[in-house]
Amino acid sequence: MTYLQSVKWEEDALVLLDQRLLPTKQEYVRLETAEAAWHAIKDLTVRGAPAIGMAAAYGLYLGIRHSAQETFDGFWAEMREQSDYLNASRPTAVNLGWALRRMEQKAQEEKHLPISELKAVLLDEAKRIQDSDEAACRAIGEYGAELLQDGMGILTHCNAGGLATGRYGTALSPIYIAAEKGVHVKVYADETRPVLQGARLTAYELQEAGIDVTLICDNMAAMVMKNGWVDGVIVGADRIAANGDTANKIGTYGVALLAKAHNIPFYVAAPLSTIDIMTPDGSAIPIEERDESEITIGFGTRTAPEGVKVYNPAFDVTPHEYITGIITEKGIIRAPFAESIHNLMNNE
Ligand SMILES: CSC[C@H]1O[C@H](OP(=O)(O)O)[C@H](O)[C@@H]1O
Repeated sequence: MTYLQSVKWEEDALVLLDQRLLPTKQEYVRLETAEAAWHAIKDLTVRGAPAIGMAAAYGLYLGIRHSAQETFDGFWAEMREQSDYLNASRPTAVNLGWALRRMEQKAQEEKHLPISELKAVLLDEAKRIQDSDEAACRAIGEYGAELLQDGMGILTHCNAGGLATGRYGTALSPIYIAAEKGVHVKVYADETRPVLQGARLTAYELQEAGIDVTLICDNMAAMVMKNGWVDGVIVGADRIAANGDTANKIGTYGVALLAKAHNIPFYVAAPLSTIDIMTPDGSAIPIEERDESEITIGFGTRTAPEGVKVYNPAFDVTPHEYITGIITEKGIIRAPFAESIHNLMNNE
């Protein structure tokens, strides 16, 4: 199973897979400045919470690698400016801020170094962020695969696979790992309007991996559940609040309501870097609203009247009461989520 990485570092640039992926088109984008990384995150060239964090970390390095500052104070001021700039690219995925804070923490820890050496340390930290994410994805897959049995039907929403982060991704990692162990599930992939990450990315990568995948429109999820074809739901996450409320791609909350109504287990798969204990509950999670053209002129074809009012939130929040468990690299968190998350994060 080979995957194009969402994010790659090469000596002189950050190389990203262009995620505006259609099955006939797949290309890399080379970025050489923090501004280019900002645009890649904003326009979804790189997308998926952990991959956004990686791109921000590498983007911050791109922003300071040519700094002429000779003192740490001067270098730190430049670094903070670039970090704040990158942090403003997308508000919901907590991994973005988590990765930037980790880079800043490393700079403070190594402030005694000559600036030239400090720059090398920061590049290494960005690589460590990428490596740790890929290891987390594999561990999520191992824990999640224990939930799966041969022939099960699993519904997914959006893309949280190897084209979103790491090699296996998060929500798709249990499916890949189970397949490696000879346990084969049937995936029903929501196409995920308006940007179609499910159709363009999830269906694409599962088909590439030889996993049984059926593409459905988002409004068909209730029918496939009612037909008895779905034994479980696994989705990714962009931010998990301290009480377990989870922000994920728009439409996830509706899938969770449907799963509850059909008594189907609903799991979230995410690394610990997606848990934000500083956010007490889902009401405090900022929800990104994106351009109306994603709905009215999807992929270049106008499907709505000029000037029509549009509401285009990119995420919604699923209350923890609708979540069966959160699959992390340290195991599966279950209710009572506030207590479970507190215990897990305090043992980290
Ligand atoms: C591991 S991907 C997590 C999460 O990010 C995606 O959002 P976007 O495509 O806008 O970056 C989606 O919500 C995934 O579930």
